[in-house]
Amino acid sequence: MTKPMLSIRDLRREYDAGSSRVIALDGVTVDLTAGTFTAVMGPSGSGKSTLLHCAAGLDRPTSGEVTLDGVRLGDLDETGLTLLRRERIGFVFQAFNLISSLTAAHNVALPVRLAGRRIDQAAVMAALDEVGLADRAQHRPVELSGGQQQRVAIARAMVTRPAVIFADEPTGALDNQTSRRVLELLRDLATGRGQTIVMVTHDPVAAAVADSVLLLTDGRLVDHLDGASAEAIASRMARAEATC
Ligand SMILES: Nc1ncnc2c1ncn2[C@@H]1O[C@H](COP(=O)(O)OP(=O)(O)OP(=O)(O)O)[C@@H](O)[C@H]1O
Repeated sequence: MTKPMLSIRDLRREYDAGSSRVIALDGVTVDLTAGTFTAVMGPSGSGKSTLLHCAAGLDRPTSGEVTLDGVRLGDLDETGLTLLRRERIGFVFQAFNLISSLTAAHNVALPVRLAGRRIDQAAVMAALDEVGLADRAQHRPVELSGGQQQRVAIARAMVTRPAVIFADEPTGALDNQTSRRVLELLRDLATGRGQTIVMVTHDPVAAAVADSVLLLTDGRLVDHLDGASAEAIASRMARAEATC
């Protein structure tokens, strides 16, 4: 059997909230194979962002284990986690998170610079070309539309060729047509390049582009849908929300 690219074992994350404890994740176990595109869904407060943050080494679980590309995150100190994030993980956020004073090309090159590596201009341009923005390389974010900014963010997440890309509501701020373009790009990264994509979304249409959907409720993984249609996902979500 092939080893999973991302293995999550009995993940639990509790938060102190005054006198009580909030259980954000309550024993989540899942394996994701390399080259797959997975959507994470669930009602508000069900633990989607917490799962993404723990899986990406941005947050430490209370207990349980995450293994990414063969590395046990729990074995790493903060420096080790930072290096792992720089070298093996890409991030795409709803708010794009581009640096406003930098051109598109400089934004894309940023992870390479942060990793202290030589910037390969050809690789930066190839990433921009892949997202259809080669002619916008010298533009700053303010000169780009929301969809174009998100495509720059995807080019930035691709440029180090990370094993796993985590996307938190990447289409949340985009219109339908632009969303479709961004989702197609993520789809191509999984299918064409074998990268593993994990995307949090509230949108069943976006989730239907993924290979499978993980459904969280109250910090628990309650369903795993494979190849479901947007309608099937929407109706499963409605049931999950009704039981909250
Ligand atoms: N830093 C924190 N301190 C205390 N409680 C937290 C903290 N972060 C998250 N929580 C709680 O953990 C639970 C899960 O939160 P999380 O943000 O993972 O949910 P979500 O599914 O991503 O929600 P949404 O769809 O609304 O973004 C919620 O009850 C939330 O209030």
